[in-house]
Amino acid sequence: MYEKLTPPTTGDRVTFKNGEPIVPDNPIIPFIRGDGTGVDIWPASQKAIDAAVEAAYGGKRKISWFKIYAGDEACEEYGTYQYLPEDTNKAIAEYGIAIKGPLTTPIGGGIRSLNVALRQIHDLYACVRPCKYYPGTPSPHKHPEQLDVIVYRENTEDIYLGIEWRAGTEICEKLIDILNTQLIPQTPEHGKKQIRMDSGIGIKPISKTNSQRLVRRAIKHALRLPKAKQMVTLVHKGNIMKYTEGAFRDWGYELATTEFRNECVTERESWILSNKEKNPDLSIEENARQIDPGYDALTEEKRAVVCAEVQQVLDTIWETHGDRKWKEKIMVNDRIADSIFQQIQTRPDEYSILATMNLNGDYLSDAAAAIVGGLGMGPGANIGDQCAIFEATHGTAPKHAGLDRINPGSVILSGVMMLEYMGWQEAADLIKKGIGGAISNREVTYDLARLMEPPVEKPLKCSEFADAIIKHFDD
Ligand SMILES: NC(=O)C1=CN([C@@H]2O[C@H](COP(=O)(O)OP(=O)(O)OC[C@H]3O[C@@H](n4cnc5c(N)ncnc54)[C@H](OP(=O)(O)O)[C@@H]3O)[C@@H](O)[C@H]2O)C=CC1
Ligand SMILES: O=C(O)CCC(=O)C(=O)O
Ligand SMILES: [Mg+2]
Repeated sequence: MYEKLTPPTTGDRVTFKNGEPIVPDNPIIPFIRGDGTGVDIWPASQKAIDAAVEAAYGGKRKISWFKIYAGDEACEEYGTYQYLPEDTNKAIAEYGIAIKGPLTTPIGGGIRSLNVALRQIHDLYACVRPCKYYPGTPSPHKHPEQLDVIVYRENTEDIYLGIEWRAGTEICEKLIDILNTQLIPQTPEHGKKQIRMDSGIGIKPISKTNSQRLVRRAIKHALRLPKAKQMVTLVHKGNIMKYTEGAFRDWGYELATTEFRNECVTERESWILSNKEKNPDLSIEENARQIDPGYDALTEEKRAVVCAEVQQVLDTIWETHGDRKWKEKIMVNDRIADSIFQQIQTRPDEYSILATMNLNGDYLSDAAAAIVGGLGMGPGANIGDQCAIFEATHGTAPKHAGLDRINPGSVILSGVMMLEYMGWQEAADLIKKGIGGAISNREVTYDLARLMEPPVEKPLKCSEFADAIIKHFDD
């Protein structure tokens, strides 16, 4: 059935029901070692995960690891340019849960990202990246403990669909010509705009289906969080990219206020309801003035729109959400992408789940990870309805490859996410305890060592960090 793979002889398959995994006590879990620092990180990660499972379940539960190939290692095994063999995708589809190290993507040409390809092939539409502070972790931020967000990034479309054409190619010039001579002139709002002939062209598709399934998952996640963290922020650059990023925001709100009407309140709705709660006799117009500070400068037509919004909110949800009932609901708001980058630094505790499109989420997850200790502390998961692949936020960090010095924390924490997804919470908790213990005892790799006050003079190796985590299971 496989060309070159041999699955473990012991262990059972994970299956899925209604989008959730059903995990046997001895699941077969495929893993991809990864390129670059993957050679250092994977053995350390596997050791920490296995030790936690053994310590938590004393042999009753055990992972049967199944080595599969992607990236440079796949080319060695399967031949030149076989970066993502059919075997690998078959194994992931068959066994349902996999974990991987980072894979290299060349810049400006060459193969397209294998990481992105895996997400698209297996329809892993939600990239989930928690950014949470471990006490004692050094950070460039004054109050890293105030940040506790989860980036929920759409994982299958946006410019990551990879439909683009190189400048100067025949098809690119043909496309520009059609746009300049036929399509742009037919769209009055584009006026006399023209695209330069020496441009490269990329396509940015943002669909209602994919936007809403991402936001749906984000809201369902928010429902499982403690009350104070039940908030979903739609991140977008919809002021500039109105029909892609702006549409993402609108589709997000539409979903929240239809499918989750009883569970959600939007930020603007909460202002309207709260204004009326403070003053039950408030007129519609005065309420509109209070939610839109620039109200009096608006045209009559725009003022009518705001008044209609106020009226509509009071007519439709006052009964269900008014009288402070909205305070028990999930707050759904939106922020423009550039502003959220400063907001997570200046007002970190005001955010919880950040629902984003693909590119914004890619940028934002690195930035948020930096606040809580850097890319060595940034785990992630790519989740679909039939499959999930766990991987760190960082890449292959090539300058550190093979030196046994890189921080394996992000892949180990991705393993924690995997264990939690499997329902193996006791093992996940042991690793979290071990990481906390190692960090607070200043037993850390170079990246955290250099930031600590005073700096740690002899940082641990990558492999030693795994041992330190295991040692602190018993703290
Ligand atoms: N999902 C994936 O597999 C991803 C793959 N990539 C790919 O990885 C390659 C390299 O990308 P690059 O832009 O250099 O980004 P990387 O994330 O690989 O590394 C950038 C820098 O981040 C720090 N860093 C990364 N990982 C760790 C870690 N585990 N512990 C501590 N610090 C870490 C290092 O900083 P310092 O040297 O200052 O300590 C490193 O030099 C590219 O081909 C890219 O496409 C990128 C992102 C995700
Ligand atoms: O696939 C890659 O090479 C980079 C992807 C990336 O940066 C990410 O998913 O965070
Ligand atoms: Mg990235």
